[in-house]
Amino acid sequence: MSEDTNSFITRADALELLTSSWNPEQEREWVSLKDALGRVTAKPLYSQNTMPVYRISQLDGIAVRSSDFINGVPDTSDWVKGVDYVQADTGDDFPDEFDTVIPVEDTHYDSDGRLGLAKGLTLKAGDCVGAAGTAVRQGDLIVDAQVRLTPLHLSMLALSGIYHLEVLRKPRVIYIPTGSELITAGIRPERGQTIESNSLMVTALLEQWGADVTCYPIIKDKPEELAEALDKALQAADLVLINGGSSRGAEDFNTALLRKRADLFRHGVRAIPGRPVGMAIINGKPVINMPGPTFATFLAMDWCVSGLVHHYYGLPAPQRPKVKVSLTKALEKRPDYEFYFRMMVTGKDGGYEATPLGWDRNLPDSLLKMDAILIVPIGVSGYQAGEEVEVELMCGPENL
Ligand SMILES: Nc1nc2c(c(=O)[nH]1)N[C@H]1C(S)=C(S)[C@@H](COP(=O)(O)OP(=O)(O)OC[C@H]3O[C@@H](n4cnc5c(N)ncnc54)[C@H](O)[C@@H]3O)O[C@H]1N2
Ligand code: MOO
Repeated sequence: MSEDTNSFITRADALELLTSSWNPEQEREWVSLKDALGRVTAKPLYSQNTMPVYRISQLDGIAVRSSDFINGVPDTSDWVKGVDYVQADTGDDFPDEFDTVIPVEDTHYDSDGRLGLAKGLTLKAGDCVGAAGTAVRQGDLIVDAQVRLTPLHLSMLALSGIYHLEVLRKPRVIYIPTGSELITAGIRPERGQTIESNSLMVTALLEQWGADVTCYPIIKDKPEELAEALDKALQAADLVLINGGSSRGAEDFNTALLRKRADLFRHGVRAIPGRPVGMAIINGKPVINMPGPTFATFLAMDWCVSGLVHHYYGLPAPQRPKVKVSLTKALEKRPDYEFYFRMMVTGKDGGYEATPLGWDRNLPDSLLKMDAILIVPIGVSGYQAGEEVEVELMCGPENL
């Protein structure tokens, strides 16, 4: 193990090495606004429209002439709708001869429909009227370049008259599941077989980050088939992910393959689980060999692949919210590695307490009950029960 410790690098150093060695070309493409959610803008977008075009009422009410109010509130009992005033509800434009809006709360009508106004009403010209351009003006910057579009961006772009826009092409990621024991999900496993389940998680995460994902069929642990799949993937992808075969088993061929083909190759990070990750740059493209166990794959996706996809876009990788918790149990670890602990978190006395999910739990139990991850850094050998630490939440605090 001491050999591992000396040669394995930290996750931060590994990601820095990969991102500084990868300069992806940012191609652009046009999309229509309805397909633009989550896309990243290629250039700044400016409003084509001025809104309101002329003016609008800011409230539900009636539009009047302010000149009729110079000497106070007039007698309106003989006012005629359409002549002396008009209906002007929120967002309505109204004829030029009126200039001021009185909210409906300050108006009343008698049984004959005659208008009355609140006593003591004061108004000045332009009250409750939104002028041209108060919502947006032609030429206003709506969204800068390299921004991931949210639902609110979409409505502001529509308001601004932008229906087609240039975005960064999604990075093309090819995922290659490897392992002679793997079978496609949907088939009942027999002895010696394992269901290839990681591709669903990997695809979902990549789509969430804005990548275009292609999953290859399962590749058997045969060096020539693995090499062929890698070559094919490198021709089409910006980023290649190989899953499984990253460690020391008799059929773990991927490390040797990447070492042979790579311009830059590192094997292993000082983090558990997930340490035997392989990281290569081949033909200028990152190729990541993620360890096969699901949590190890998830963690490689989380710190490494997320970092790379966001690097492609020039965006910071998203971070999980953190909360302070008090530990219900002591934790021990080796100090020369960073450790990830899966934690259950519950509210207590206005704060939170957290319990590690034991390694003895089965897979769904340990992965799906994980409310938070505790990352214990290199140099620390554990914590006492009752100690306060910071965890990264996997769910919203409303679910704790
Ligand atoms: N003698 C040693 N053995 C192992 C070491 C070590 O240092 N010395 N490291 C262990 C660690 S840590 C990890 S993590 C794993 C890494 O495994 P591999 O990346 O080599 O993956 P495989 O051996 O191919 O598979 C492991 C496990 O994961 C399942 N798997 C693989 N791909 C998928 C997939 N797409 N979907 C679902 N499950 C998958 C596979 O069937 C195996 O059960 O090595 C340890 N061993
Ligand atoms: O790195 Mo492994 O089993 O510790 O996931």
